[in-house]
Amino acid sequence: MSTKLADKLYGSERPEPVQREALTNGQIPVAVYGLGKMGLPLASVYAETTGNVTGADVDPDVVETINSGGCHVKREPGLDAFVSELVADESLTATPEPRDAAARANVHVVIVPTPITDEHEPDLAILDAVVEDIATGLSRGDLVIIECTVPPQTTAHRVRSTLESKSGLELGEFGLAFCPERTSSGRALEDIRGAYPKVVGGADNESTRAATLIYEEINSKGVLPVSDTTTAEAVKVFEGLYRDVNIALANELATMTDELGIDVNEAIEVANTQPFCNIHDPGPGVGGHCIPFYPYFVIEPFETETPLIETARAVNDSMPQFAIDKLREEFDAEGMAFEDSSILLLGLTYRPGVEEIRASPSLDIAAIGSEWGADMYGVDPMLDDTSAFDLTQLDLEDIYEQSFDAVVMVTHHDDFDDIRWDEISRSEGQLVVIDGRDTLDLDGSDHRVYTIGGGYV
Ligand SMILES: NC(=O)C1=CN([C@@H]2O[C@H](COP(=O)(O)OP(=O)(O)OC[C@H]3O[C@@H](n4cnc5c(N)ncnc54)[C@H](O)[C@@H]3O)[C@@H](O)[C@H]2O)C=CC1
Ligand SMILES: CC(=O)N[C@@H]1[C@@H](OP(=O)(O)OP(=O)(O)OC[C@H]2O[C@@H](n3ccc(=O)[nH]c3=O)[C@H](O)[C@@H]2O)O[C@H](C(=O)O)[C@@H](O)[C@@H]1O
Repeated sequence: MSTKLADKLYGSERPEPVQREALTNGQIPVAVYGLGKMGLPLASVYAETTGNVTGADVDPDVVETINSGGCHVKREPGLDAFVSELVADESLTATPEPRDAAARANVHVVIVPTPITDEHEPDLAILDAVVEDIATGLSRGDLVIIECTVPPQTTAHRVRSTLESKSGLELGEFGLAFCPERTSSGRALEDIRGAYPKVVGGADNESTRAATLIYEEINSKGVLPVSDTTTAEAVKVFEGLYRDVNIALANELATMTDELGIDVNEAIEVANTQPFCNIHDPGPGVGGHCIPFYPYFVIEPFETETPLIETARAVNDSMPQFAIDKLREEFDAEGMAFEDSSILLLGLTYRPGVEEIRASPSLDIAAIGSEWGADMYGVDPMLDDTSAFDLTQLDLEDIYEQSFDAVVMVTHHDDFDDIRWDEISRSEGQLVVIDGRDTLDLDGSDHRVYTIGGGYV
């Protein structure tokens, strides 16, 4: 017997103010599936809005931490205290059993990963498992919202058919919408509460209406309703594709720096003074668990040729090699064998301030350098465990205790602002510095600096 309360949003004929009241006074139980870097902040904002959220996560440690008022998601300003407060007033509880959450919820919000396989195929097994769990508890008037990024058409086809086949209900008896998470780590609460409007795409008009009502209560920037779930999925993926392709343009232009004989970064900066030009920043690679992978949500599942998207991916994937090739050119010019060198990488996470190493450029740079026989070292103040990198981890203060032949700035964490560059020594000759992010000002040093996109200064 479902323990669900009578209040439902989808298909409700009560005046919308009454529906909003039911939502915000906790009469409409919500379940959020996935309590990770994005899921926990999302569940917390839902709990702040409705006062009645069950978070479901298959990781028992995650559940135990949350139910004890703790927060396993680090470096999200305000999240620790927020979770503790919400758990204390019972607005948020967690369960390791998604089916239990499904049995009591009338609104089901899904935010779990869709990894990419080694063959670059989107792996929807996690999403499938969650949707099946939801179907076991789905009842008339429920609304299912997918927030995690998925290949376009996933919600309309795969999710809808699983919900219908496993629950015995049909769309129209329950609602279904895709409402993408447009959030960045490090500012999740700010983004979820309203950095940008919330995109809402319903599988039918009533799903769009019900989801819009919810996100008008959550997102201060309001809602952007679109035609359907596939359009909303495309919006999210297109945002990521735009970024990957435009970073690739910047990177390809950066590889032309030496032949052009200019500072390409300077040219990019000035070109961007035109409102229709927004060339991104060149760098030693594109990391994270989103931008390098979203292209495969379009490349793999669809027949249409996508040469631009695939080429952009290849350009970005080539940048770690470009960065270390610049080092090799310098060593060759000095007549020094690469395998006799010692190289320090600064910044191992994929971007500053975020403790995430997936597809981080330093992974490939360290692997190539080690393969070529160099002694590779790495510093990253955010990481305790660097075993995924083919290098020896150093603390920041250690870098002054030994000599290096080269330093590569891969990810410029704030802690690196205070590096005493004149104290980094080379056994003989000039220290070679590859400034991967154009963030260093070493004009006063006697180091030999190559800036990606800027050439030798
Ligand atoms: N992390 C980011 O910067 C952003 C992520 N997203 C989207 O959000 C999705 C989730 O991202 P994160 O929260 O960073 O992932 P995450 O890896 O930090 O967390 C995923 C959570 O889901 C849980 N989980 C796995 N299988 C489950 C199941 N069957 N039932 C319930 N929970 C399950 C895991 O235990 C984990 O706690 C991403 O795939 C992406 O589509 C969107 C915008 C930003
Ligand atoms: C379109 C867009 O900006 N998406 C954002 C992106 O955030 P993410 O955490 O992946 O960081 P990011 O700033 O895109 O950087 C990804 C990678 O690309 C590199 N990068 C970034 C911008 C640039 O001009 N040059 C460059 O080389 C970064 O160093 C990093 O290695 O992906 C998030 C996501 O969807 O997970 C999304 O919510 C964020 O809004």
